[in-house]
Amino acid sequence: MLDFFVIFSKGGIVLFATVNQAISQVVNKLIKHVILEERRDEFTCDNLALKYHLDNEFDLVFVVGYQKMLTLSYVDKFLDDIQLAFRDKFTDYDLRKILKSKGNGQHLASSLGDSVSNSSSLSSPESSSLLSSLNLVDFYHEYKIIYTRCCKQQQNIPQPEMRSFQQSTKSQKTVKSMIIQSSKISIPTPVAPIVAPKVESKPESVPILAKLSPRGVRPEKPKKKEAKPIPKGKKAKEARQWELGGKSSDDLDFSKKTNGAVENTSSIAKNIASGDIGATIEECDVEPDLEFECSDEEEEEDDVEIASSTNKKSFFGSLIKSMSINKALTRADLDPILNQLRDHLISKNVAAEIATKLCDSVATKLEGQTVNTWIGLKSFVRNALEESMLRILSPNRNLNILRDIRAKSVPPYVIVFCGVNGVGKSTNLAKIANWLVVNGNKVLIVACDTFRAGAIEQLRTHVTALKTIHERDGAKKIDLYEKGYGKDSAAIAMEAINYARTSGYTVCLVDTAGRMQDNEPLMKQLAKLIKINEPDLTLFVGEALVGNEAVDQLGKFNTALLDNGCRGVTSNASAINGIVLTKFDTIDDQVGAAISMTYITGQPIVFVGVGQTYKDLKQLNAKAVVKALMK
Ligand SMILES: Nc1nc2c(ncn2[C@@H]2O[C@H](COP(=O)(O)OP(=O)(O)OP(=O)(O)O)[C@@H](O)[C@H]2O)c(=O)[nH]1
Repeated sequence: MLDFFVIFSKGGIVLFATVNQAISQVVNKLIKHVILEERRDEFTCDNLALKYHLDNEFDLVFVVGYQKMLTLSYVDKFLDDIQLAFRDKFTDYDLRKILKSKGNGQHLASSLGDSVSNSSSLSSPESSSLLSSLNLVDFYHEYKIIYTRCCKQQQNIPQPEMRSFQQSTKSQKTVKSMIIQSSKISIPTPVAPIVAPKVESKPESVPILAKLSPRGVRPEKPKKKEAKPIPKGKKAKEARQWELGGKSSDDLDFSKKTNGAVENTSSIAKNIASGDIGATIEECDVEPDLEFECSDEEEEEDDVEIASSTNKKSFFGSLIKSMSINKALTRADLDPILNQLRDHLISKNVAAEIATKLCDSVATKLEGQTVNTWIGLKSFVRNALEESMLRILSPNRNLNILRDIRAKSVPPYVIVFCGVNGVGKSTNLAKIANWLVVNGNKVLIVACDTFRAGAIEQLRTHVTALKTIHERDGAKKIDLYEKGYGKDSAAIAMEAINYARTSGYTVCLVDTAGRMQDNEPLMKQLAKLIKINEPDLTLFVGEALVGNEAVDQLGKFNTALLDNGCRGVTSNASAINGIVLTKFDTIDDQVGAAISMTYITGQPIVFVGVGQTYKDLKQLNAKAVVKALMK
């Protein structure tokens, strides 16, 4: 049973609605969080589930709402049918007349963007009267027929009858049938040096487990390699000496022994410190020559190329060639092109799931559009895709860390860095610390990776290097807070934040241990750290090299944090508030991870790591990313 059904124009004017209650808020939320962001076609708000269809030909939106606990299999069909019926009943001309007669004069072709500003009309008193005036267009009869038909179809779907136990195959099974005859068992031949066990006599039949691991008969273990004799005159290899003193066999907690050892700066940190120190973060152009947009002349040339079917075609040229012009585009027209588009995006490292969703959103925009020329069609598809990707990459909110730090009434501003192992958390934390100090902050780096051997020393090395750069005048600008290994990271972070508060630090950067997204105990630990300390920002650090893995990593990090009680600062739906995308310098134009990561969280890419020096920190240039993806 549907709670409501509403048709409104993209200009924000309600044409038909089946309720007389305040649905404007929930419809506005749908517009803001789903339609404008082109996220998905289903949305829940309070107890309601909402689904929508866009009609690009008439610039209309069809929305149904129903109780989210219901499973209504007919909703998609209902939306399809009602959309067709509406198009059959009214022409574009009719609708223009209806809208104009309402005194609004809103043109049907107003963009969805306009509807944000205009969508206030949905919640304004004026729109309430529109809603209550219901059935601006006379469509109730058709609506009733289609709705009843769809409901009946759902009722008529035969439910499979349950089988009785006697009918099931399980009832035929006997204990005997579970014993496998020895002749039927084939044990895979071992690949490498396992010696086949000697079995003296084979029993007629043995239970499968016994057969697979015969008791008392073990394969011979491969012999240990004997140490090679050292040739005369050569020195034996020495055990590794760790940089900051001690042998590998020593206690790994060197924190007390090496405190303040400025001269021990490691080669990594020297390398990182070798660059200039930028006070501002530049925008990251993926590649300066990734020019996709062509001038009109070039477009015309392309057009001729397409028409004459020459072999030299751009990716887009060959795509568009297969599309029909001079008729309203249907999903069937678009599908082959969208499949190619999807493969192209995947080849650029966009996660498969996200590539599919992106193509769906392009299809939604294009379905029903009519174009007359190849040029028109080409720019239609290109614009739709570019628009979708830019929208994903453009942050929903303006995150200005420097401003937020200044605005915090009780410092410090706390940023937690999390992510899987080895993605560059500590290195990029150090780059961000450098940027913050250059911008006048006093930074406390908090060593909460109490797990990985060497993690604290790595941070200390960075702090030492940054001190050498920034504290030449004797003023204290950066320090490390650490309590050694094996301790509770949440408690260390809390102590550090208190210490920072009393010692005049403006920012705390909390480094956490790398962890795999499936490691539940470690994810719980991270959630505890975040829940107790309520950071201002939780940044997920991810490599730009990841493709499909990005969805899994980010999705599971976010879910684990939410499941363990963490709530995002800006949105309850995301515990992660931003992304640091590292190793961007290593990926050429395979920039798809940027799209995947922002799509999954809806959160901005705050920093991009582009190398191993302190200055290799940039901001994402969304347009450059989109160009690289379109190449
Ligand atoms: N090319 C390149 N290398 C980077 C970048 N950021 C970090 N790295 C390198 O990536 C490697 C791992 O960096 P770490 O900072 O140790 O990574 P981590 O995530 O802290 O590692 P764990 O603590 O083990 O989880 C180091 O060799 C860094 O120099 C980057 O933006 N570009």
